[in-house]
Amino acid sequence: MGNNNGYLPLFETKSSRRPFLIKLYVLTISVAICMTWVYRVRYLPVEGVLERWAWIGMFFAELWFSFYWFITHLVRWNPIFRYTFKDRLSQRYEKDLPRVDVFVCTADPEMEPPIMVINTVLSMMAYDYPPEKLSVYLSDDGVSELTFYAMLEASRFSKYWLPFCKKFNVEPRSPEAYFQIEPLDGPVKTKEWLFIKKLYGDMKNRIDVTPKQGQVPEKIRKEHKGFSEWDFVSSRHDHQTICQILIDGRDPLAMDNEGQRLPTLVYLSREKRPQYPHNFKAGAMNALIRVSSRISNGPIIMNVDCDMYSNNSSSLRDALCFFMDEEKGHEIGYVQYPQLMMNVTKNDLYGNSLNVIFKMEFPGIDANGGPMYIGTGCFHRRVNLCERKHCNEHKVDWKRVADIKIEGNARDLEEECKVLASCAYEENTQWGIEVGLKYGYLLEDVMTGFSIRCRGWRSVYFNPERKGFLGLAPTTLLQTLVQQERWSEGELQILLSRHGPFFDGYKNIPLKLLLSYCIYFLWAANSFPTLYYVVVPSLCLLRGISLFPKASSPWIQAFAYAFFADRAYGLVEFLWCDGTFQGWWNDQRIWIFKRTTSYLAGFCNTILKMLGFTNHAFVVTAKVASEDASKRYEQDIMEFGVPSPMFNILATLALLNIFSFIGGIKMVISNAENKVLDLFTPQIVLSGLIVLINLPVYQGLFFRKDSGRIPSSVTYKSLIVSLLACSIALQ
Ligand SMILES: O=c1ccn([C@@H]2O[C@H](COP(=O)(O)OP(=O)(O)O[C@H]3O[C@H](CO)[C@@H](O)[C@H](O)[C@H]3O)[C@@H](O)[C@H]2O)c(=O)[nH]1
Ligand SMILES: [Mn+2]
Repeated sequence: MGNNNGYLPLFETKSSRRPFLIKLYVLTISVAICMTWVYRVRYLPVEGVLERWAWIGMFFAELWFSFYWFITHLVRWNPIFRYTFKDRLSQRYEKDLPRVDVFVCTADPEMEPPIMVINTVLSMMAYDYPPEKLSVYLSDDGVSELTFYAMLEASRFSKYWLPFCKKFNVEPRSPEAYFQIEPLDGPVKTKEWLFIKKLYGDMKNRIDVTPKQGQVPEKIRKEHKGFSEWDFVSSRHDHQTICQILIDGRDPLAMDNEGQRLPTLVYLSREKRPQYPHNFKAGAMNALIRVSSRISNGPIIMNVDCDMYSNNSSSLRDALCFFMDEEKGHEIGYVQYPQLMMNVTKNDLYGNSLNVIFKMEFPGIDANGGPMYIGTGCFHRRVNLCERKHCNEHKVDWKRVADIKIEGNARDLEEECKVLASCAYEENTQWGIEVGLKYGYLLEDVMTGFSIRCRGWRSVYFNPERKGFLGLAPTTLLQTLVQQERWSEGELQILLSRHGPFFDGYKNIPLKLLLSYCIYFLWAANSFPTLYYVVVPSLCLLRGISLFPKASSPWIQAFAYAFFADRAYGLVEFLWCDGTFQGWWNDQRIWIFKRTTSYLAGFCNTILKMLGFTNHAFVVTAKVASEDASKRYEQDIMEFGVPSPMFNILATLALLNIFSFIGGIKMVISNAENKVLDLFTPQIVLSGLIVLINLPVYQGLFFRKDSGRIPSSVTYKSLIVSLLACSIALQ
């Protein structure tokens, strides 16, 4: 450790090699895959146009899966892991720690309840960090009085909460999450615990009753002049900037109840006017970048979604170990934490845990050059976000940066910020193009990270033992599919964009890294091969076209091995990432669901938008569900409930496969000789597996009575379509 002149780094990187068994597995599967290609080419049917085309289609789908399989293993080949030395950081830099500005974004008080938002905010305020160097900003795109009120409550509660956290060194520091765990031991501690719990409970009650009253009560409104701003708000899409410094960290009077300083706390709702595009989260982030540059101007910016609380109070120090490392720090543009979820159930019905991605893929992407920026749990250098160029030689003088003072009193700063957050400010500037987060992309974060990488910075992935952040995953099937649609669409949009991999990317980013990113860029493109594989073999079964080698032929072994060994590998990996067997099975189901619905929609939308038919819009994911739906979520019962074209597709595919499966079995029974069985076993097995995985769909269609079942309109439509398809196949 350390180099020749005795210098001790602030972080270290360990690499791990893949075990021999896995290498062997990769090798054998590669062989099997190549054999399937040989088979497809050699045995291409000579008779029958339909047979030929169906066969060629199968071949293309399999080529696609092979390519995708290849890149997923390319990523996994050489993972690396990072470790920080926070004690060295504080030995060397405790006095010169830089200011850190934390950005929290919220957009809708109904989908993102204020109590959840302030829990996130409080957890950020409670970081183990000098308070005078910490500023927390909330951007409220919902311009909600209720959120503002909750922030006021939070600023008061923080005076008790912060000292409590520091005194007993508690984790996590989101009160809601913290009070789920056991009380502290010992009489004194228990007393304080109970006191603060009651304080939190009272505050929560006050915040939670306000929406039921429709508005913040007059009495409370009078207490703070900030509320008067809402007299001028005509609607969510048409209002002036509201900027309020709720706690000014520079103010010596801003103290907690034990006489310690408090971090700065700012509420911002940027101006919105119907004639100006607001650019969703990217617009909000850019307004925050400018406003914070006036109020605290921290050289490090951290960004989280409002549902992602800090689960580890030392994350700021961890991240700084990367940026401030004397040797490698100057190359690092951003530090990305995984987006882990607090609310996935044990068997993760909707496959939302992302554990495999963050445990298996991101360490490999880090080795190949660094992860993308995923919009939450990410630390940036400010220069990175607001300057165009990066100069690699430039090392930061942290001492000098730490000394810069901010002038002006809070009221004047607020006035200045109103201008900075106004709609007109960005007119005829490079904001959203060259400066700040990029506009016009569904995944502004990924695109921005990509362009930061193109400018020569490296990024780092950090996943410490104690998780840095925990967020909320969607809790219904439709929310999941819609989120996946946005993600897959956004990824494809970047792939095809003029600043994407084909244009800017390939010159500036190593090929290995580009291929690693392609796992995500190509999500949407998976839809067609997958659809083909769940539809065509089943229809061909009904029609009597065989698409695989006979069960008795040795070639079938190549197909079977490639398929089942790959699944088995996936299962082992899933269990390794703390999943359960049932969870893996659920994940397989969602794998098909996503590819046949979300990714299909994502693909079509991207193309339509490129041709100029529609515009991209950010559909905010709801963080709450109805009481019934939440109950079903806890019980792992799949939630359909509302009609949706996505459900039409799912139900149609499920019905189609059960029909062809029954048809296949019937064919075997009615045919005394074993010839049919020999010819069609692979296809019968395939549709049998699809039927098995779709059991919750049949339940939702025919056997459930609750409000989460599949609506009858969906049932009818999908019945008609699937029967029609089957009868055409049978002709
Ligand atoms: O106009 C908007 C829309 C959204 N948001 C905020 O953006 C965040 C992410 O929105 P959410 O609906 O939760 O989307 P997710 O799909 O959960 O978010 C993932 O994907 C997004 C890109 O699509 C990233 O920006 C997020 O960081 C990442 O967590 C939330 O805090 C929102 O409040 C805004 O501030 N303004
Ligand atoms: Mn989210």
